[in-house]
Amino acid sequence: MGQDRLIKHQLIIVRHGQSEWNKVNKFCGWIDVLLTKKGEEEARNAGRLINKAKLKPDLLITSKLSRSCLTGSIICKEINRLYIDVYRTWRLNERHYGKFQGEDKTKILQQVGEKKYLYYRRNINGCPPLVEKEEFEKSVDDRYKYKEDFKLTEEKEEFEAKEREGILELPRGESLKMVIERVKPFYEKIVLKEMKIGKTVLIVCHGSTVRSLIKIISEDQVSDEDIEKINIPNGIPLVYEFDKDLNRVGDYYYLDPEKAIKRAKEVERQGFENKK
Ligand SMILES: O=C(O)[C@@H](CO)OP(=O)(O)O
Repeated sequence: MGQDRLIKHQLIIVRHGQSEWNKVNKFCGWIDVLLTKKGEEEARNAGRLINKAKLKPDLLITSKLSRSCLTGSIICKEINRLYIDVYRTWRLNERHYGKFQGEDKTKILQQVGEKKYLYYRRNINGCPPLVEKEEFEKSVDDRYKYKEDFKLTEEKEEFEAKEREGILELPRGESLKMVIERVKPFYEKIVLKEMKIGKTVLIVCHGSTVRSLIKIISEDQVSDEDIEKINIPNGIPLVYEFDKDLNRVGDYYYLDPEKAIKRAKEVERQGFENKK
């Protein structure tokens, strides 16, 4: 049977448009910067690509960070679906970049050397130096105190029990492996559940959480070594397709493959471009 007759569900995933700190070559993580004008245009273009592919999202899912929320709204405006439900979760926040947040990428590259720089940015176990606990407590925005409307009821009890015991900590720096661990429960208990009831889900998140979703959805097709080589372009939607039983059909594809390859290369080269 032809693959296209198998397809019953589509999941659209896109990284936010260019942020203010993407533009100035800074590590961003959980710092809540906005989109540049270019990033807003990239978001509109993502909407045009979704329209052109005749995809009709029924649910928008974003992180708690403004750059993903803004990109999601601009896309939904572009595709005339501003009315669809929105679910926002800290679990899709960008990887927390620890002490590197706010630092210039080229400066860190020169400080730690190319091998370590690549390890921190893309190795599944690469974790930046952690922000000091006291410093972190002062800076963390209360949006991240797990105040999401728990659809995972058992999770609510779990979190509240841990919080009471004071053992629940927000990340102070993360590896991709740690991000995968916080994204996976959300994907399995919310995203798959919404798709199972027939919704086309649009997820707008961040470079590391798109990579986490690729690792989770592609399973053993994408090894730890493979994921190291995957960089995610801003604002170009990728699509996963599934059969009626939510078995993945084929690999993901970008709605503008050529531009995706070009922009992913630019992401990979960040920090090296203006290395003196
Ligand atoms: O700064 C960040 O949070 C991320 C994504 O912008 O950077 P990198 O692509 O280097 O992981």
